[in-house]
Amino acid sequence: MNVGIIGATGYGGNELYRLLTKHPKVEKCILYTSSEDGKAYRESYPHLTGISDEFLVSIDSASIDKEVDVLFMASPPGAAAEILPQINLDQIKVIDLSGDLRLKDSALYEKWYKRKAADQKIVDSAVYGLSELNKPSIMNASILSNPGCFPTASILGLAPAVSNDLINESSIIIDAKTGVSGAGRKAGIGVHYSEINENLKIYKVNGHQHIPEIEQALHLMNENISAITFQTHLVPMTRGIMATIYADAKGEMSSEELLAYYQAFYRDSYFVRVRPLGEFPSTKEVYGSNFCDIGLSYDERTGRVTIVSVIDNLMKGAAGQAVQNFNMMNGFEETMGLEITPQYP
Ligand SMILES: NC(=O)C1=CN([C@@H]2O[C@H](COP(=O)(O)OP(=O)(O)OC[C@H]3O[C@@H](n4cnc5c(N)ncnc54)[C@H](OP(=O)(O)O)[C@@H]3O)[C@@H](O)[C@H]2O)C=CC1
Ligand SMILES: CC(=O)N[C@@H](CCC(=O)OP(=O)(O)O)C(=O)O
Repeated sequence: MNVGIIGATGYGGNELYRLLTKHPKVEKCILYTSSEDGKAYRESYPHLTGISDEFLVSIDSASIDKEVDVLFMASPPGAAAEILPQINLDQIKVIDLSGDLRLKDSALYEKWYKRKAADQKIVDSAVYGLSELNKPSIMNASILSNPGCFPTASILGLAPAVSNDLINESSIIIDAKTGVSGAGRKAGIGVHYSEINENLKIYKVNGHQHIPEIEQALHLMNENISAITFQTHLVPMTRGIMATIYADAKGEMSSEELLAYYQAFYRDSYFVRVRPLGEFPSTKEVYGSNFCDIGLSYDERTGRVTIVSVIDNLMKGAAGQAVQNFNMMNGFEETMGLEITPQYP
């Protein structure tokens, strides 16, 4: 199978390259660029010396359908909206890692992303690729919208509680932290070493573009869910997301009972590891892997549950989940090319 990556020079694209060039079903990986046509890929990433002999090629929308079977788009918001209408989408499958195709309501996209929404027909045909929750649709998808990094950690952390009606719908608070690679490779004042090192920053308070994505997914599981509180913090580390989730339990509850719901919900999900009671995952325990690890507790004093969900933002939060979806869309084993032990310490 031939695959292509738009945005290969970015962090998400480079992680896709790492996974796809070792994938047993991938024969050729074409690396597209919007700005560096003809450059050796190794020049962008010297750690690939002796590994990569590919050159970047410019994006020619008219010929992509003849070059690849599956196109991965690891480009900034707006690129998929612009490029996809120019491609013959009957001939190839597409997996977009940006937020362009995630929100079904275009008005919501335009409000939160502050840019024009993609063609509604393409948005409507895109399947939301939270791998563990949407398997039948993903298996039949031709255009797949890969979830955001924070939504992946948050929705997986909440799904068993929300779908089993265990928590008060208006009480959900998600307190999330991320490593700096979540902001991509481009330079900027917000990711400057002196701004990040020995610092902890809250950002996009009550305005993060992932809020409507999380609400959309939770609402589909429980229509009483409308608004959630979701805050994001930048942590001086390279990879990793931790979402610490708080909500009021609906009735009588115990940590043992809560755990049993989570274990049952994820019984067949290789990439979601529910921890035993008393054990909470840290970001390093999933570093470089496609796992989402979840720890939980019920506090009898307050009647609240605490759920901790961690992922590697570039893996389960981006490229890893994209490959998991690629596997399902093409009838391969879901874990193919992804059975990677987390790098520790
Ligand atoms: N980093 C993360 O943890 C996550 C990222 N995402 C999403 O994945 C996408 C990629 O993110 P990330 O890799 O971090 O970003 P980067 O900024 O690291 O890379 C994006 C790449 O997109 C290419 N690009 C820029 N403009 C355009 C354009 N107009 N058309 C096509 N390609 C373009 C650039 O490559 P070139 O100049 O060679 O074309 C660039 O290297 C984003 O939409 C991001 O929101 C989602 C989940 C997690
Ligand atoms: C650290 C950092 O800046 N992270 C980014 C991650 C979002 C992202 O990747 O963008 P999508 O909307 O396409 O998912 C942020 O919080 O906006």
